[in-house]
Order: sequence, then structure tokens, then C-alpha cells
Amino acid sequence: MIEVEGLTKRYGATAVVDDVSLRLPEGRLTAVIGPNGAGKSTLLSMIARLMKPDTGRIRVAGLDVASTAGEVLARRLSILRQENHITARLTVGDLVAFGRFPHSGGRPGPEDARHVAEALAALDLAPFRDRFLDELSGGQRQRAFVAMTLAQDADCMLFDEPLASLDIRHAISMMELLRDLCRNKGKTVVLVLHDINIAANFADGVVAMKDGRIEAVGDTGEVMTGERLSRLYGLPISVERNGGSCIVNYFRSRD
Ligand SMILES: Nc1ncnc2c1ncn2[C@@H]1O[C@H](COP(=O)(O)OP(=O)(O)OP(=O)(O)O)[C@@H](O)[C@H]1O
Repeated sequence: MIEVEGLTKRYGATAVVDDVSLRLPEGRLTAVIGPNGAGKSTLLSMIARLMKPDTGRIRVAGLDVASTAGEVLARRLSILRQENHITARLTVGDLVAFGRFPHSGGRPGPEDARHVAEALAALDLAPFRDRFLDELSGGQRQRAFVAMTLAQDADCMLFDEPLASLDIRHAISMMELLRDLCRNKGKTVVLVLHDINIAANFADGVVAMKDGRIEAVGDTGEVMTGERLSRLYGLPISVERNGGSCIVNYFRSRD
């Protein structure tokens, strides 16, 4: 469970996250959607204590994020940010093993090795284990960072645009993997998504943000309506539901 209360972040006079309150229950996959600059990354960064809010409180798995020791928080919460630059020359296996640091303290045991192997296999990366990160394609590198975050095995996992650079097969398989982690292991997964079709088809719940505020929050079917999405993005959008699947159609804003 992630609980956010009255969270605000300002740059000068502009509140880029403006009095946001949210409860994201455990065992659910929540997509955060909204236009560029809506405040999605800022919200995730504050939840993960990478950025200090001006006001507000955040609790993750019952822990107050502002006052919990780093090593305790890192076992409950992981985040993968939008941009990941690592200057050291690391292999995929080394990177994913870093995810175990909060558990292993730098002295990995069999349990750590198991998590690393599982994360590599889940992200289709076993053949790349000994490759250096700068010898991978963009999508392979992105999958390696996601594998590192999974290996951390935190209760709550935050991902900022995890599907960036992924082909459609890997994107779908990553969403299935994250959904299974929620369903079968009770994880709480929150991810910023720009692909609203994928959000509509995989997320249990959606948080729609614009101008630093929550425009809508709730179950995916309630939030992802043509009317709401058109207003959110300022573009004509319709949503078709067919059995269990959902198609979001975008129209050109002019001829
Ligand atoms: N250091 C900063 N100084 C001033 N404004 C900033 C700073 N960092 C971010 N912002 C502004 O905060 C707002 C929210 O940014 P944020 O990255 O959270 O948006 P986002 O919804 O994640 O956008 P995107 O979809 O483009 O990734 C933006 O308008 C951005 O320009």
C-alpha cells in the first residue's frame, strides 16, 4: 500500500505537483498517465524519496518515507527512473546483482543468486548476462534496468516509462510479468505509461494527471473513457471495449 497525503512540489511560484492525495492498494498494478509535464515523474520521485516534497506525507507499506532508514526502505520500495546513466563499465549480470544490494549488503548468497537468475530469465536476458551494458541495444539495456529493479524484490515497485525502447512483444511480456507479480506475489506496481492502449489493457487502476493535479483516479474501466482521455490529452480519443480487451483510438486533431 502506498499512501500519499497533500503532496506538493513547487519550482518558484509553479506547483508541478499540487496537493496530491492518493491511496494505491497492494496487489494492484496502477498506471500513471497524462501529458508531458503533468508531474508524473516528480510524483514518483517524491514517493521514492529521490526528491523532497515541499509539503505532504508519504507512507509505503506503513513506513513513513521521510523518516525511514534508507536500507529499510530499499527492501520495501524500488524505483526505476526514466533516465538511467551508468558510467562504470558493467555487465548485465553485475547490474542486476546491484538490485540485491539492500538484501545482500554486498555479500551475495544463494538467495541473491536465485533472484538475479530469475530476473534475467524473466526479462529474456540470460544470453546477455556477460555482455557489457554499452554492448546492448536500447531495448535490451532497458530490460536490464528493469531486471535490476525486479531483483530488488521490494513490496512496492515504481517504474517511470519502463516500456521505453521496447518492441511490442517485449512490452506485452513485461506488462504480463508485472501483472503476475501483483496477482501472485501481492506486489504493488506503479508505472508511468505513455501508451494508453497498454494502460487500458493491463492496469488494474489508473491515475490520470494534468498540470500537477489528479484529474481522475480509479479502476481502469472507470478512468479510461473517451471523454476523460480526450479532456486529459486535448485530443479526440474514443475507447472501444470488446470482451476483455480495449482499443483506444486517437484521431488527428485537424485534417
Ligand atoms: N528543476 C526544475 N526546475 C523547474 N521546473 C522543473 C524542474 N524539473 C521539472 N520541472 C517541471 O516540472 C513539471 C513536471 O515535470 P515531470 O518530469 O514530473 O513531468 P512528467 O509528467 O513526468 O512529464 P513527461 O511525460 O514529459 O516525462 C514540468 O513542467 C517540468 O518542466
